Order: sequence, then C-alpha cells, then structure tokens
Amino acid sequence: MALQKLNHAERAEALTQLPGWTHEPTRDAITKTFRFKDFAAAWGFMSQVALAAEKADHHPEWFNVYNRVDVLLTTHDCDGLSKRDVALALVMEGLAG
Ligand SMILES: C[C@H](O)[C@H](O)[C@H]1CNC2=NC(N)=NC(=O)C2=N1
Repeated sequence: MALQKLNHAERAEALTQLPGWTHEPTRDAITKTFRFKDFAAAWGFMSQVALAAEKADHHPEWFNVYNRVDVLLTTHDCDGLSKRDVALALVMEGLAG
C-alpha cells in the first residue's frame, strides 16, 4: 500500500512536537534552519543524520554553509508530508541537542 500523506489533525499534532519547524505549502514539506557553533559541528550533525536517514531509507533535502544547515523534509513517494518526515525531524531534533 502506498504511503499516506498526513491529514490535517496529524500535521497539527506533528508541528506541536517540532519547535522551529514550519510547513512549506508549495512542496508540502516541513523546513527548519539549524545553526551550530561552527562548520565542524554542522558537519558532525549532518554525518549523524545521514547515517540515520540511510538506515530508514528516508533522506533529507538540505543545504549547508559554514555553521548553518537548512533542511526540507517531504516524501517523494507520496508527493507530500508523511510520518517518515516527522520521524526524521524528531531524529534531527535529538541529534541537534
Ligand atoms: C527506493 C527508495 O526506497 C526510495 O526512493 C526512498 C529513498 N528516500 C526517500 N527520501 C524521501 N525524502 N522521500 C522518499 O520518498 C524516499 N524514497
């Protein structure tokens, strides 16, 4: 069965668990900008997220410059926001400290 997009109630619930995350309607994605002490800290975060993402077979769209990591999460398989995006966002929150 195809992965389902989150319904209204599920989206609202997800965003209450994810401070600093914003819904981006054009892509039906959630986004956040993380800032770290320096480039090494940002890259360390990205390395840890990359391992978790690969394990879950669910990957972020992201952009890094120096200590900043802009993240966009959406599910290509259903062309919108799914529980996999919420799960990866929660992993990121845990790793960002
Ligand atoms: C074949 C593979 O399982 C799929 O392409 C996975 C890989 N990573 C993915 N990542 C994201 N963000 N969305 C997907 O739909 C997705 N699909």
